[in-house]
Amino acid sequence: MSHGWGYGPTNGPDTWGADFPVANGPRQSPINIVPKEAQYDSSLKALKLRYDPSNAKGILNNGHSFQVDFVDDTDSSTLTGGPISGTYRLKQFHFHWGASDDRGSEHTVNGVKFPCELHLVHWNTQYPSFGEAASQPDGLAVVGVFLKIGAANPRIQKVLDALDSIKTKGKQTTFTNFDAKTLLPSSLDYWTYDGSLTTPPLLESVTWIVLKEPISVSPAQMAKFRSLLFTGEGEAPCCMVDNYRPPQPLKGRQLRASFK
Ligand SMILES: CNS(=O)(=O)c1c(F)c(F)c(SCCO)c(F)c1F
Ligand SMILES: [Zn+2]
Repeated sequence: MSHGWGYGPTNGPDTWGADFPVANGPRQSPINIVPKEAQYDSSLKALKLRYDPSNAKGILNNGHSFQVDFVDDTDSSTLTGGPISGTYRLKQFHFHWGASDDRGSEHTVNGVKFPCELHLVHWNTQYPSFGEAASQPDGLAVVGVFLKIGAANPRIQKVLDALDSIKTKGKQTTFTNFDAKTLLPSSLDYWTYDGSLTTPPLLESVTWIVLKEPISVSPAQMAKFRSLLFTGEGEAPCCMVDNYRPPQPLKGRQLRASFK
């Protein structure tokens, strides 16, 4: 029986193309961001993120990362402006991280890896559902935020405190009254490009919006991320670390910047 995709030596990113041929497509993510090669675009609008804390509903260990899920049946938590047109609803956020502080982010900047990267996933309400939107070229918009080692970040602590309850694959618990906007840095300057999901099915449906300014995370907080397991209860434990896809070929795509 073929085992599912993952990040190990036998099911990691280099093997995904066998089951998901789009892995070698023209607009795959992540990418290495080279700021000097980004084109400043004065027509890019400011990001407008309006999140309602009461939309937070749960936190889940999905066996690849953990995600905080939001109620998305109304336009109460949305992304507008920026490079997108129309209204995109917040569906969930999750992270990617490394086994040590020298790696973990999916996007890199001038080849530099950050220890962690946050993804806030939104879907285009032009389509009837997330699932429908995920198969459309303009269906999703993911805001990426780098985390760099520094002072403990009080704004991620509530998320980290919930991880003890979802240590193993499939575990979930309620997670309410959380304002995802508090996870954002003070500057909303961003790079943007057309890309994909960074996990199978690697659908080429994501407008990427990667913020220039990182937020901080302490070494102790990084240890909390690394306390999770890829594996389910009762299985031989495998630490949830290095759950990132490496940068993919740009293949002629344009990278734009909202700032000079
Ligand atoms: C951007 N990061 S990603 O590709 O890893 C990613 C992810 F992990 C998700 F879980 C979801 S939502 C799937 C249904 O919940 C998503 F849209 C993504 F783009
Ligand atoms: Zn992600």
